Amino acid sequence: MKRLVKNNVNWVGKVDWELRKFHGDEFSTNSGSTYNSYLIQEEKTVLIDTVWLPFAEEFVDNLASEIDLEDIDLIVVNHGEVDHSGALMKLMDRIPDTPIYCTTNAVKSLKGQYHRDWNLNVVKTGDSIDIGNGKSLVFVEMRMLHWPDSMATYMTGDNILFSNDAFGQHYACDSLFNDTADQCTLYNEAIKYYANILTPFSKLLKNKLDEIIGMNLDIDIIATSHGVIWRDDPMQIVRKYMEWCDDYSENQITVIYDTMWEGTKRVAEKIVEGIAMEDGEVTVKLFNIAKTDDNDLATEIFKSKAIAIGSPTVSNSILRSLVGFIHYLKELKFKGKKAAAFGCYGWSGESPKVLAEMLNDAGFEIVGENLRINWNMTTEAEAEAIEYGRQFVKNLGASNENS
Ligand SMILES: Cc1cc2nc3c(=O)[nH]c(=O)nc-3n(C[C@H](O)[C@H](O)[C@H](O)COP(=O)(O)O)c2cc1C
Repeated sequence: MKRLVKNNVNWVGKVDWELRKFHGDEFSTNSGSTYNSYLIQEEKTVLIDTVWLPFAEEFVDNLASEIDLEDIDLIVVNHGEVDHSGALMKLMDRIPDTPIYCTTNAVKSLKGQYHRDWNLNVVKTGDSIDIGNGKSLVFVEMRMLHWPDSMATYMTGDNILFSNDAFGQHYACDSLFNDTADQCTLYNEAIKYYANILTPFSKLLKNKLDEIIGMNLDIDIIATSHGVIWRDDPMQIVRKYMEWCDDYSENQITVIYDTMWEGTKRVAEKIVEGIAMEDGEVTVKLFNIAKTDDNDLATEIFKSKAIAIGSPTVSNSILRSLVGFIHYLKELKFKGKKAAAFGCYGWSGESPKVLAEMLNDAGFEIVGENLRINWNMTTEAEAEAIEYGRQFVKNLGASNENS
């Protein structure tokens, strides 16, 4: 069923209420998602993107119930990833000669995935297509945001930016628009999406946002490819992206640990106590990594100015949950964040050193000494852990003054 976006532009996508994992097992989507496709019916009929492969048949059937598929003059593929291009095979079987407009890199990604000889037409930034009624589509390449093939399409007249993955959120919502969605879920899903998908490309994004702002486009609507459409003050999400892409942090410290016999957990709790004692303003959060969603945790780290990570020593090293997680943090390429390492041990006690080396390698600045606690904490060790938390806060201040 098509749903009105504005004038002759309708949403023809799919709301996926049940999606809980995306990119295989990489991204948790606790609020579901949507695959947004848009149908423009001016003098020319244009389809912007499609939906994920499992919904291809449903999508093409729905579209065929709204229009004669032969009436589609052109298809815009803003990004070749299968969640947006997955229905192309089914659709192109019905209308094989319809021209597809995409970037030169999308030609590669589409051919690489589907091995079909479609009528692919390359566009680059600034190219435009007249769609009649005084309106046109203008293309803006968004290379590496988040694939080499990504682009956005701007529709003049209605002033709609079809931004594809940029500004999106994995959020299945009965409402199509940001102003009628649940604001808390919307914000949380938007920042989680940024933290987990776009952080590695923050520098590129900053340049791209400057370029888009420099184009002085009137933007009334930002129609993303996932989640709700930004209709009410659409530039609010652009302003947020400007903040998020600029080595973002809030006044938050996050303490993370894993444990076998809860000793490191108790140390973590004492460190949290010390941090809160030293700084009454800072938000301190504590997570057991074994009981926390990796993507939610990465979002908490995105919001943090500093983190402390703890693991007991196991076989002269650390618990493997933290190895995978710190590897993930390295991939995300966080900038300007500080870290400390701690943990319990029995006889050799390598874990804080291993953690600090891995965190350093992942781009975190290690401040202060590591904290090692032998076996379970004594009363003196508890005081030491509290003092460690206090000192961590002081070290952050000192490190800021030096930098
Ligand atoms: C499988 C296993 C391997 C361990 N390997 C080491 C080790 O190599 N070096 C060390 O100092 N302690 C080692 N320990 C001892 C733990 O580090 C110690 O019991 C610590 O207090 C556990 O902390 P937790 O209560 O946070 O799990 C090991 C313990 C277990 C169960």
